[in-house]
Amino acid sequence: MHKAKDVNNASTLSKKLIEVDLKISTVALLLASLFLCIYQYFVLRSDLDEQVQAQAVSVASQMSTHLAASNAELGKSLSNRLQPFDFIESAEIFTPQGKLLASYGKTKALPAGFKDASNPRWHFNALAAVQRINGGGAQAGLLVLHATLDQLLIRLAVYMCVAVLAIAAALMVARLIVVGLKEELLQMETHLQFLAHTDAVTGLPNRHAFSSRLDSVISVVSEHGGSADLLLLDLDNFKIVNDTLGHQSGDTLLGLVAERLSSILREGDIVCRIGGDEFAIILETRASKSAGERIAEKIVGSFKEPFIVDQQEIYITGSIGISSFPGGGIDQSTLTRNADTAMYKAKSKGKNSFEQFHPEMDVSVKKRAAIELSLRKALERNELALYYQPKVSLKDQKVMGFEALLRWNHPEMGLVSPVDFIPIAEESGLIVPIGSWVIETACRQIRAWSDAGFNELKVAVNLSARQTKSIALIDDVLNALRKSGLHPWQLELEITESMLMDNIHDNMDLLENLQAAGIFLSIDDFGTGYSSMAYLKRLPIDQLKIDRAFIKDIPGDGDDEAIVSAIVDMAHRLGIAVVAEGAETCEQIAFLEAAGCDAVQGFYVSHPLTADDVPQFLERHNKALIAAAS
Ligand SMILES: Nc1nc2c(ncn2[C@@H]2O[C@H](COP(=O)(O)O[C@H]3[C@@H](O)[C@H](n4cnc5c(=O)[nH]c(N)nc54)O[C@@H]3COP(=O)(O)O)[C@@H](O)[C@H]2O)c(=O)[nH]1
Repeated sequence: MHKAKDVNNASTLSKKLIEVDLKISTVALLLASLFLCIYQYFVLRSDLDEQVQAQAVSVASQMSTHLAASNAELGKSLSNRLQPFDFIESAEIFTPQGKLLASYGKTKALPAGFKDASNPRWHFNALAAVQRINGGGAQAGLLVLHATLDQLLIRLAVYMCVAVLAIAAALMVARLIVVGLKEELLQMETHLQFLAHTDAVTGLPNRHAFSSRLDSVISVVSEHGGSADLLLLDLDNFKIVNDTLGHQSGDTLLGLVAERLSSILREGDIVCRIGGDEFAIILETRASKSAGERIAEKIVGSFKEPFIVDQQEIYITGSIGISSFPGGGIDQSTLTRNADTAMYKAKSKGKNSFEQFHPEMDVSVKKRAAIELSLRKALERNELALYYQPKVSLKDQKVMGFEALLRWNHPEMGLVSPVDFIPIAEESGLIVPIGSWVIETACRQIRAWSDAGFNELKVAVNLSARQTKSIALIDDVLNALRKSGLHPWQLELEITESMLMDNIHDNMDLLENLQAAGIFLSIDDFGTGYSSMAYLKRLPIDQLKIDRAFIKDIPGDGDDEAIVSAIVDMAHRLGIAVVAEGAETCEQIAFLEAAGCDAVQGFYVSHPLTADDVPQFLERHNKALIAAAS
């Protein structure tokens, strides 16, 4: 509606401008023609004046011989002499004393008196020439010729008419050309306006249009009351669709998402695509109660249905942040920022959901943004470090290897726990370069300890969800092994049970590829992620790590004891080794040993150690083993 009105206004304005242009041109051309006419008048008048003066000289010299004749004779010869000249209107011959001797006139008008004739005044349409007639060496008379400029004025009038007609014709043609060009220009402008405000992939208004739509909704609601909601929807893991199916299919999916959103919304609601996989929905209601959450719920629910792209069913989810006017911000940028904050919150809570903005969200987002900023520089500044926590075999008490645990030595915050920064690294994608640094550093470190005489050690590295989806992971792993010269079995990769089950099909392929390369594979935090027993049988897994939650209350908690014993039994039947995490007491160790658990990791054996402390720990541990054996 607004757009059509704008286009009409632009068209009317453009027509008015053409009219004004043409009027100015007409006046300018008419003035120019008028000036030319005036100039022409003076040039022609001057020519005529010269002719009349010449005639006066010539006639005066002829008349000097006729002065002696009678006045009638004199008049006749004057008339004979002047008749052929159209422009001579009349003439008089006076004595030097002013007595009229003879006259000539085309009309019957009375001849001019001596005073007027001998001293002619300037007239627009007439001019006069006064010439002495000499006789016998003295002035014998005075000849006055009167010329008319009527012919000249008629020519000028015709010239002016032709000029005006030519100007009118030229202006008509110019008008037609200009109007045509302006129409074409207007159409082009309208099309450009459309392109500038429309997203080419979905046909929805784009980010540019979104800003002006949100602004106008804010001003309408401010003026007339009611409320408005801004919903920012970000598709979850859309990048994976692009990476796996290609950008063409990604674009098709975006188009289908746009259609689905439009079908959920009422007329008057606005949906825009404001970024790669980001959509904005503006809802304006007359009621004071916000409609945002209801619509967000509908949108999240609608994603349960698959999208058909290239005859394939694609499931995608979205995370939505809602900010409402006026509570969630009174201007466009605050509303958008707050909706973004809420959307981010929905993502961090596990995606596929929505959150309404609350002011408390702002603080945690600022803290998070600051961490992300300095985490970006942490790798370059050498602020990341690995700690190593030993895993000990329960069969012979030997150290089998270490789990590499990441730490961040922040210049101001001190030692930052991975719990605080891994989720941020994961969300921002920084986990991919950081994870590859962890794999490379851990392999290099184990190689260094092997070279120092501590043979047959394994190093376990935790994988994050984002890493498992990165196509660079296998290359990173193989490069780290090649560079360090480590045997593949010396590298253990841990993937949590919940991460594994989240994307079981893709992860199954990944694990098969890693196992084919000879890498040792563990399921971390086992027992917390609802593994399907059917999958467990098929998974290419070497080891389960029982989650600390089941260890902390044993012995004593009958349920946990039963669960731990059952996990160990089941894993062994499937040919999978079992490690217990978080063993802190010798009673726990005794129970786990009796239950047949293969290995333990936990504070009872050691807290995570710096790389420098590991050789000393290994020497101490080996000595204790020898002492116990002897
Ligand atoms: N993707 C990556 N994740 C990583 C990496 N490094 C660590 N992590 C993950 O961060 C989580 C927290 O790790 P952290 O603070 O290092 O805690 C580990 C141990 O210190 C702790 N632990 C070990 N023994 C005990 C114990 O006896 N009691 C007790 N209360 N805590 C103990 O457990 C953490 C190791 O857990 P897990 O990985 O499940 O074996 C954690 O989830 C790490 O996985 C990394 O490089 N990449």
